[in-house]
Amino acid sequence: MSGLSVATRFLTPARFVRAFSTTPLARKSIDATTSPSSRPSVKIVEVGPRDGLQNEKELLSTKIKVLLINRLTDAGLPVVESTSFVSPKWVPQMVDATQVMNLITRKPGVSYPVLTPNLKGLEAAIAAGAEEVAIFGAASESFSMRNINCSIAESLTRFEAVAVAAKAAGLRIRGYVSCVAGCPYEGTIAPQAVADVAKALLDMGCYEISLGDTIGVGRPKEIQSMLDAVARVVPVEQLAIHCHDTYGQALANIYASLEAGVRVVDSSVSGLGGCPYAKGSSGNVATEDVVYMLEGNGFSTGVDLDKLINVGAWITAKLGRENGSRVARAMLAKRRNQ
Ligand SMILES: CC(C)(COP(=O)([O-])OP(=O)([O-])OC[C@H]1O[C@@H](n2cnc3c(N)ncnc32)[C@H](O)[C@@H]1OP(=O)([O-])[O-])[C@@H](O)C(=O)NCCC(=O)NCCSC(=O)C[C@@](C)(O)CC(=O)[O-]
Repeated sequence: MSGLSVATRFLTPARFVRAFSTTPLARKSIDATTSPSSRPSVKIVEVGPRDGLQNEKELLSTKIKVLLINRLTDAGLPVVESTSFVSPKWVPQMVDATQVMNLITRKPGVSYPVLTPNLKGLEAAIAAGAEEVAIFGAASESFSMRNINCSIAESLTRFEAVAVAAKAAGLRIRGYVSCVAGCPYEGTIAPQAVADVAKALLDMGCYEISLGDTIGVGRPKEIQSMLDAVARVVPVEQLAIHCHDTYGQALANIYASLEAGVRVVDSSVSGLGGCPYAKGSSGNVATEDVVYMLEGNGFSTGVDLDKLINVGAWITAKLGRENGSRVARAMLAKRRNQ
């Protein structure tokens, strides 16, 4: 602290990000005093049942997965990514994708997207009644090979076929770009490489592109530079940010994304998660922490934090894991002391 100038010491987080921004995206003012009725909303895409569970070694019962999804929607989550129609040889935990989709209670107004890497996955997703699918590419060649066994160019050709068929069946399509701030195999990834894949997904008809810091190495200024490059080719209103918290940068990166105008945030209840094909990709940012930050900074999420904390406490107990949400841990301790 002593090395900082007086002016810097008194910067609020929002002003701090603005003061050090050199990039062209207009930073949006975030005012915590905005009245509740006029609060801008942020859509949270809950990825716990998919990204959160895909790396779990022990197979979780279908019943628990279904209960998890239902309880997350009861807590007010508007989008719950529910499962993946991928090869069970590659991701064994997602073997019951069809049963999960058949057994969940679908709430009106809630979306239940599922991952589909190819036409085989899409056909199974449609048969299971999916109304929204996600295609998932990467900005890194090595990660693409390890994750979906093909180059970026081949993946885009595959996704194009999936997108055409999905649109013909009346499905909405979301796109992912992984490794937007770094790759476990290649290191630094150029923002332009991210922008190129994001644009290709947009052109295929994705209504939203989620930018994944798969191994959580990005820092706010790097995330902003990446967003600047992507926002030149994809409207910022169609971007989502997907942070893993491996290096403890996730909330800062989400805040920087909000300042850049992003209003969709992916997160996972109690910070569950990690990609099996990204060494060092620990948990996603915890939904509880994101909700706490957003609601305290002038945004509305529609999520009931108390209910969400109960869901996180329940699923971590089922998995025998420590709760990865610092907010949940603090609030559960407070409850115990009351
Ligand atoms: C893409 C493939 C299938 C290519 O895998 P492949 O081995 O090249 O595929 P293939 O076409 O040669 O088929 C091999 C076998 O898989 C079967 N198969 C083929 N497709 C399917 C399917 N859809 N559903 C079920 N089975 C399938 C196919 O029928 C065949 O079965 P066999 O004849 O050997 O018995 C494979 O690499 C795969 O499934 N990868 C998925 C990996 C994955 O799910 N990773 C995690 C999600 S990405 C992520 O987490 C990042 C993200 C999105 O969260 C954002 C971020 O954090 O950055």
